[in-house]
Amino acid sequence: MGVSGCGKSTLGSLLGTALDAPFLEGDDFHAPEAVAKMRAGQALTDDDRWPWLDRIGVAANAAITDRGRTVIACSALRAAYRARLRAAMAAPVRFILLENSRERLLARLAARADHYMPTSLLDSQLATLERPDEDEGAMILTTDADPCALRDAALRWLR
Ligand SMILES: Nc1ncnc2c1ncn2[C@@H]1O[C@H](COP(=O)(O)OP(=O)(O)OP(=O)(O)O)[C@@H](O)[C@H]1O
Ligand SMILES: O=C(O)[C@H](O)[C@@H](O)[C@H](O)[C@H](O)CO
Repeated sequence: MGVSGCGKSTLGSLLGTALDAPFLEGDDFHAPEAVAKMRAGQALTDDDRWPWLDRIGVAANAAITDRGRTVIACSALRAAYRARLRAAMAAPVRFILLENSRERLLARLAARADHYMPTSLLDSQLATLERPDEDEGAMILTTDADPCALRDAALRWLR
């Protein structure tokens, strides 16, 4: 979880491979209208996000039924979104928040050519983010380290 460009897809796909778990890319579950909105520089609202989170929950449950576990890259910016995901899944859910400085996130988003998410939406993502509190028991990683080092830290924490 975390704002656009924080490194969710990069770490998520590495973790999926390491855990032999299906990797679900949250971006793939947005409605076409939601992608068009973001492409046009408009931030999503709760109304855009609830059905998207529910689709992710359904897919995650199917993967859990099939393979026992799954790794999901999903912004899950607000505590209520994470509660929705937890409620949808018939298995314990662990969240890893990925974060970095605004400057580094902007640089990474700007360097990424083939993505619908404009850098102009980063500030709205940062404003919407509710960092998990103690009760959520999330791991928090800064994505300055090499992705494989982050993967190994996450695996140690998960185990
Ligand atoms: N640990 C890292 N070190 C260096 N670069 C990284 C790291 N993690 C991710 N990146 C780079 O930062 C950019 C954004 O990463 P990534 O696409 O994984 O983020 P994301 O959170 O999935 O973004 P979005 O939510 O917008 O899809 C990519 O170009 C990626 O290669
Ligand atoms: O909740 C949201 O606003 C969205 O999921 C965004 O975070 C983007 O889809 C994602 O980051 C891809 O850039």
